[in-house]
Amino acid sequence: MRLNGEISSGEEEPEDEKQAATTTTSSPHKVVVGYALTSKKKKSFMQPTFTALARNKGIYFVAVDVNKPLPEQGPFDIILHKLSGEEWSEIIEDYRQKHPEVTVLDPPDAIQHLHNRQSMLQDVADLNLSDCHGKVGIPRQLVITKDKDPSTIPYEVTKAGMKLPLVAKPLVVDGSAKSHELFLAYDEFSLSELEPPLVLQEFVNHGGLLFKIYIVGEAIKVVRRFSLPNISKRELSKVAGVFRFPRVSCAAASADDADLDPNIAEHPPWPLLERLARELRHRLGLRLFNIDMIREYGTKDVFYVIDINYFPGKVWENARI
Ligand SMILES: Nc1ncnc2c1ncn2[C@@H]1O[C@H](COP(=O)(O)OP(=O)(O)OP(=O)(O)O)[C@@H](O)[C@H]1O
Ligand SMILES: O=P(O)(O)O[C@H]1[C@H](OP(=O)(O)O)[C@@H](OP(=O)(O)O)[C@@H](O)[C@@H](O)[C@@H]1OP(=O)(O)O
Ligand SMILES: [Mg+2]
Ligand SMILES: [Mg+2]
Repeated sequence: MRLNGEISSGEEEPEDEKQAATTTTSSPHKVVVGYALTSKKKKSFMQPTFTALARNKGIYFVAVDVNKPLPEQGPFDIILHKLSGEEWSEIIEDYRQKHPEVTVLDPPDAIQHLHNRQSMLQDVADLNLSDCHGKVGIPRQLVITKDKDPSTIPYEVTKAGMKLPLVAKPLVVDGSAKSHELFLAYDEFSLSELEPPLVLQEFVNHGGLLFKIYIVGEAIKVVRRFSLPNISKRELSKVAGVFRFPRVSCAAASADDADLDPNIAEHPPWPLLERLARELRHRLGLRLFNIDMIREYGTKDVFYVIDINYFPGKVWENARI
């Protein structure tokens, strides 16, 4: 671990950052983490309780100044980043190449893979986890590219044999509110109201409960969140249209303490999660992500991964540091 010399950090330095900048290499256990985050992420992630806990363990967080050349800052042991844009990706990739001694969480190409709702689930689809204390797959999905005339969507859906209802999701996930604007479609004709590029995913009944599986390096943590309720055949036959729905499974929708039907609420089997996490960590080349997983209603061990997010939420609440 290195901690020598000045560390130039952006903006106003909090106390612990000043301390990190002036401490010398007396302890071999000090770790300097340069962070480059959106203001939203900084607010939710860099909370005093967290940075104090980290400091007690010899981990110092120092803000990267994105307006200054990265190689002139540091030295860092780790760079933790969640910023969008091609320019930032190039900066961080260049730095990664020139500073192999620094752990960059995570490589920009690997993160980019999660910025598209088709490519993000491809590795899960490629995995053959059918005999590992349960089955894990992805819902059937269809990509509607930007160049497609929306009026052709009903035909495309019928041609692909997609089963209604469908969840319509923006193809690109870039951290914007728009990329989280999702719709539930009860009939294929109403889908022509939506704007491509989109991913249309078959809705899987799952008893209104979702498992968020946080993966932080080797650590795995599962939490329960409320989700969309089942849609019955009767409801489907009576309702038509596309309906926008809010962020149903956000942090405020925790179901960890709820009194739920154990058939729905029982966590996915641990060996299955360990295998899935190990495979995805390896295939995606990421160390900081989460998987949204649902159990098909009425089954014990049929699971679907519906979403993967890079460096999600307050991931530190879910990991031991
Ligand atoms: N195929 C599906 N079947 C059933 N429910 C679904 C499906 N896809 C999404 N959902 C519901 O919609 C919610 C949002 O979907 P998804 O997680 O794909 O969106 P997101 O905007 O990427 O969310 P996040 O905030 O986790 O990034 C899920 O938490 C779940 O409740
Ligand atoms: O809104 P929160 O802080 O909770 O975190 C959300 C996070 O936003 P942030 O990284 O900008 O904070 C989202 O990232 P983007 O796709 O928008 O990049 C995504 O990962 C959600 O799944 C996280 O929600 P969680 O399900 O973990 O609670
Ligand atoms: Mg999700
Ligand atoms: Mg997501």
